[in-house]
Amino acid sequence: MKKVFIDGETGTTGLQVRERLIHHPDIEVISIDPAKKRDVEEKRRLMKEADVTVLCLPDDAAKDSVVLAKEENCRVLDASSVHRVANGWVYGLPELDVTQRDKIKDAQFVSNPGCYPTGVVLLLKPLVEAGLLPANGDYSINAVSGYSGGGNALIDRYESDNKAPIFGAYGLSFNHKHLPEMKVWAGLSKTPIFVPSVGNFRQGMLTFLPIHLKGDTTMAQLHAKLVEIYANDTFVTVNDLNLVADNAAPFLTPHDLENTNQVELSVLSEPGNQSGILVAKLDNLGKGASGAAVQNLNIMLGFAEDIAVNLR
Ligand SMILES: NC(=O)C1=CN([C@@H]2O[C@H](COP(=O)(O)OP(=O)(O)OC[C@H]3O[C@@H](n4cnc5c(N)ncnc54)[C@H](OP(=O)(O)O)[C@@H]3O)[C@@H](O)[C@H]2O)C=CC1
Ligand SMILES: CC(=O)N[C@@H](CCC(=O)OP(=O)(O)O)C(=O)O
Repeated sequence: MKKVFIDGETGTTGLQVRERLIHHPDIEVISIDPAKKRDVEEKRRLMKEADVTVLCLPDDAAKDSVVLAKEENCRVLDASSVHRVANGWVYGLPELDVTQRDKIKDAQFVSNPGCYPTGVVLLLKPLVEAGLLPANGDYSINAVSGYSGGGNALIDRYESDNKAPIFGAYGLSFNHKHLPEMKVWAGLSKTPIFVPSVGNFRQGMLTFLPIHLKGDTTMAQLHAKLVEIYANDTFVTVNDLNLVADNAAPFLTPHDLENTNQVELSVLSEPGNQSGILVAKLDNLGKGASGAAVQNLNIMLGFAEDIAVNLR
């Protein structure tokens, strides 16, 4: 039995990691006394006892816990956004390429990806790498997330005071914290324009990437490459070209993947096959946070990567 300490166990991400691990046959969660959840020496003790510590903390608190982990030479999986492009950290997106799982398995420090970058990187990286899309292209990304993406503060706003907007775009000063991560791991030379938004639903996410092709490349080729790349991945599926697979069709909604660790990619082409959109659908708390965290824990600890990654 391996031991995992979740620092930030009572937060949105931490609770969902815990709920998943309760059903894990080979992992025992070691919990901090809630009255001591900010007690540094108690954290140190639990980190030393654990095989891996998962940080489900705000960014500044995550930095503090990493100082402790370094002092005690402990293994860490960080769900915050602090270390996603940092030296000495492995990016915890196992589907990034064929070498990534081994890197995660051997790493002391793994950074769990952000919810929006997960979709963007899975869509763009293989297409840029194959030369089907330009690395120096001008990309625009529009996305909508369930309000749980904003953690307890936004959940409270949506679920208790009734004053939250049904839909609202944000990130409008164009410096969202996910931009460096998207640029680095998708292999882009220019920072994309990114307009995230939040809607009045708890979980789910859609990310849209409009594409205008030049030369002979077609949307069908982009689709074929994504099908080839993810053919053997359990958690990434690619819909048939131009299929809007959703219970609410003809609408494409952020729903149907709640509480799973799945990502669904779509390529929707206009009739000329020269432009269209790439779309990623996922649960911001599933493959966008806690499901991905459990997948990474499984890899770090040498278990099959699909154990306990879903909540249903
Ligand atoms: N929600 C999401 O969809 C995603 C979140 N993340 C990341 O996960 C991390 C956690 O986010 P989220 O779960 O949404 O946030 P929440 O605000 O829901 O939870 C944060 C938790 O951390 C606790 N906390 C704060 N400071 C400390 C500390 N010094 N020591 C111990 N516990 C502390 C908070 O306790 P208290 O309430 O008492 O302050 C709270 O329980 C963030 O870095 C976020 O960026 C990543 C991907 C997606
Ligand atoms: C709706 C909402 O507020 N979403 C969060 C992102 C959630 C996420 O991916 O978390 P990280 O903070 O770990 O990157 C945001 O845009 O900041």
